[in-house]
This record gives sequence, structure tokens and C-alpha cells, in this order.
Amino acid sequence: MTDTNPTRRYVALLPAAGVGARMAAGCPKQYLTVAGQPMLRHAVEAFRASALISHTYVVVSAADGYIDEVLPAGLAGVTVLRCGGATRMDSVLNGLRAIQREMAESDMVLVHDAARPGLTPTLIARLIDGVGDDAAGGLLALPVVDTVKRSAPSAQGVCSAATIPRNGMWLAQTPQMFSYQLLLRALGRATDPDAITDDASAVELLGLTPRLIEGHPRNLKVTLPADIRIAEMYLAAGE
Ligand SMILES: Nc1ccn([C@@H]2O[C@H](COP(=O)(O)OP(=O)(O)OP(=O)(O)O)[C@@H](O)[C@H]2O)c(=O)n1
Ligand SMILES: C[C@](O)(CO)[C@H](O)COP(=O)(O)O
Repeated sequence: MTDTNPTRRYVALLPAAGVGARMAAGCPKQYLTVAGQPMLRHAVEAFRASALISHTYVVVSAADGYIDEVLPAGLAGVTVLRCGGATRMDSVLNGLRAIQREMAESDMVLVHDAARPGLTPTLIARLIDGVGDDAAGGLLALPVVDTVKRSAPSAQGVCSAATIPRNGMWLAQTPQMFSYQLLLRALGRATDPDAITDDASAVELLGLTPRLIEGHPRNLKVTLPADIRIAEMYLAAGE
């Protein structure tokens, strides 16, 4: 699908202000070395390598003591925003508000977890082409291939209480892409940041149905220690 608006820009915004509690490492997980470089740098380089992306913004916490070494000042095409918030949603919303003066009505924002180092320019292009001019935006995602269980506590521990039909179930990845104005409005209206675990959920609350574009297992979110070796396997294999 081709973009009918030749002046439209595509910018990336990477929330990178988390602490990585589930990783339980000595530093925020986005700064752990993965395939020879800090995890965060892989996603930044995927956006920098994409001819479709005009600029990349990285949102870190105000007290972040790592970013200046990982993304040196003056790195072409990249701006660090020290406006991270208490939740992922807060960090994204703060970042959107910080770049308001630099954005045009027609600009699109691709929000991508810094914790997903397996992103490639090909996957970026697949999302942009797949969404096209759809006003509802879209996201990379993977169809569920395993059986899904709903747990229930019991004296024996955690047990299966029900099986959730998996047809039509997808696991959301990132980037998630929306017009700047729509995403700013959707996140600004969200009342419960903890319920908004991805950007698409805020857009859905406006009654819109973002497109699901098939991503790739290499684009996993590095959350737990075992995820690092998986990410490194994909990064070593190349695109
Ligand atoms: N307050 C927060 C929380 C998360 N993130 C970012 O959102 C992405 C996805 O979040 P997640 O994988 O949950 O990272 P953490 O919150 O750091 O992990 P944990 O929940 O284990 O602490 C990450 O790039 C993380 O840095 C953020 O910018 N601001
Ligand atoms: C945005 C996301 O990666 C989509 O699956 C996910 O919701 C992030 O969740 P997290 O708890 O902030 O890692």
C-alpha cells in the first residue's frame, strides 16, 4: 500500500525509562549488553537505518546515568528526551508532549519499546506499508499459536480454570504507529495508566480498531533473563 501523502513524516519514539524489575539486573535492562552493544542501541540503529524514519526520539528518566554514553550527544537523527514517567504510558505521553512543536498534523509516530532489540528496517517498512492511510493506525503483532489458559489460585498452587479460545488472539509487539494528534489525544484521555499497557489500547478506547500487521518472533520484548539469549540468537542470524 503506498502513502498518498508525500509530505507525511514518520518519527520514532522509544520509551526507555523503565527500571527492568523483572530482569533484576545491575542496571536498567535497556542498557544490558546484547549481541555486543547496549540493548537500546539496536532499536535506535534499526530506525536510523530506515530510509522511512525522519527522526528518532528516546525517552529516558530525568536521572538516567547511562544514556549519554550509549547515545552520545550529536548522534545524527536522534534526540534524547529526559522526561520519563512512572509508567510506560506516562513516558510515551510525556515524550509526545515534549516534541509537540516539532510535529505537523500529518506526522506519524512509531512507538517502540527500547526492550525490543530485534527490530529491523524491514519490519518498520512492513508496518508503515501495512497501515497505509488507515486513520486507526496499527501495530506489529503475532497470532497466538499456543493454547491459552486462564489461571485460578487453588490449594495446589496456580491451576488452569479455563481455556481461552485462541482464534483471533494476537500478541501485541511494537512499533505501534498512529498519527501524532490521535495518539496524543488517546493517551491524554486515558484515566488509568496501569490499564494502558500499550498505545493501541488507548486508541481502542476511542472506538478505533488499529490494524494488526504480522511481526516476527525476533522482535520479542526482552523482559526476563532467559530472553537475552533468544534475542542474541536472532541478532546473530541477521535479518
Ligand atoms: N515507566 C516506564 C516503564 C517502562 N518504560 C519502557 O517501556 C518499555 C516496555 O516496558 P517493560 O518491558 O515493562 O520495561 P520495564 O518497565 O523496565 O520492565 P519491568 O516491568 O520488568 O520493570 C521498555 O523499553 C521500558 O524502558 C518506560 O519508558 N517508562
Ligand atoms: C507495549 C507492549 O510491548 C506490547 O506487548 C507491552 O504491553 C509492554 O508491556 P510492559 O509490561 O510495559 O513490558
